[in-house]
Amino acid sequence: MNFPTIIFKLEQVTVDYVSDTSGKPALNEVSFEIPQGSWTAVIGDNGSGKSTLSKVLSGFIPVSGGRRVLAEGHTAYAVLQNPETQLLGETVDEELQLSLHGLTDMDALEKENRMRELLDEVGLSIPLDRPVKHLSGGQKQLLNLACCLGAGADSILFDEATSMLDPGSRKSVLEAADRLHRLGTTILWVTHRTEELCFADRILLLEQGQVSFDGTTEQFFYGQQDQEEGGYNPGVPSPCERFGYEPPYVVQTVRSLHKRGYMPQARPLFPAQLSEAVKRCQLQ
Ligand SMILES: Nc1ncnc2c1ncn2[C@@H]1O[C@H](COP(=O)(O)OP(=O)(O)OP(=O)(O)O)[C@@H](O)[C@H]1O
Repeated sequence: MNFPTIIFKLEQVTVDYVSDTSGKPALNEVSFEIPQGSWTAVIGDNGSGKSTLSKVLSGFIPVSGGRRVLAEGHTAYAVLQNPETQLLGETVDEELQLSLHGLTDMDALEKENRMRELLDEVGLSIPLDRPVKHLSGGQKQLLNLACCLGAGADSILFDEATSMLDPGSRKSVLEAADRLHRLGTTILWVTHRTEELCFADRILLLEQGQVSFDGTTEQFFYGQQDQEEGGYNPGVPSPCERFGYEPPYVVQTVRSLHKRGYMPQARPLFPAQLSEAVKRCQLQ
């Protein structure tokens, strides 16, 4: 059997902020493992502990109790919420050079080729001498992502990285993460938006510093499959509904079709999957 490598491991992690007078820890005995190559999304209401969890995973803050383990040879890389926070260079080229500074055996031409490759990998078609201040928010996030790759990241934490972006830029960042994930990059995606959860294979839901749901994306949106009937019981609220989140449009449509007895076994998350399911249903 092929056991995946565990990249991150949290064991009973608790975080208490000294200045927090609420008397409740921001994270309360949180435990989970992140296998290499997975895409885990974290969702939760304001104040549920998402940012604290991101900071613990990135190593920005210490834990008050428990243990955070990062697999040997791995470094935590993150794309943060505000596109400006991580950018130091004046031009795209300067920014990428900073991420490549460890590659001392590369000559100038090799570095330039590598920088163009990095931009290609994240789907950013811009000249290397473009001033950073002329980039859109979405382009800045893609540049941040390219820098993570340049520095050798094989796992990347996106901490609400699309929350300040317009829909088009949000799509570009998600698509870039999706492409990298298909090539083997481990993705941790912290978000408020349920439609962004569809790209993940696992959902962690935080409530008051604790993990209230840990399961697959299909389980989160459609609930548990009925063992005997094989379909989904549309009368039982899914975890997404139970925890008060609005499912994405595709899921809402299919839940409503389930209630009318159509496609009881279908669990599409994306429009293309929905149209495939409808096509199969018509052929039957
Ligand atoms: N630096 C801090 N000092 C004191 N308390 C903090 C600090 N940061 C977070 N907290 C508290 O910890 C709890 C969890 O906050 P956190 O920011 O991790 O939640 P969140 O889910 O990211 O919220 P949001 O979605 O609003 O960003 C909250 O009660 C918050 O007030």
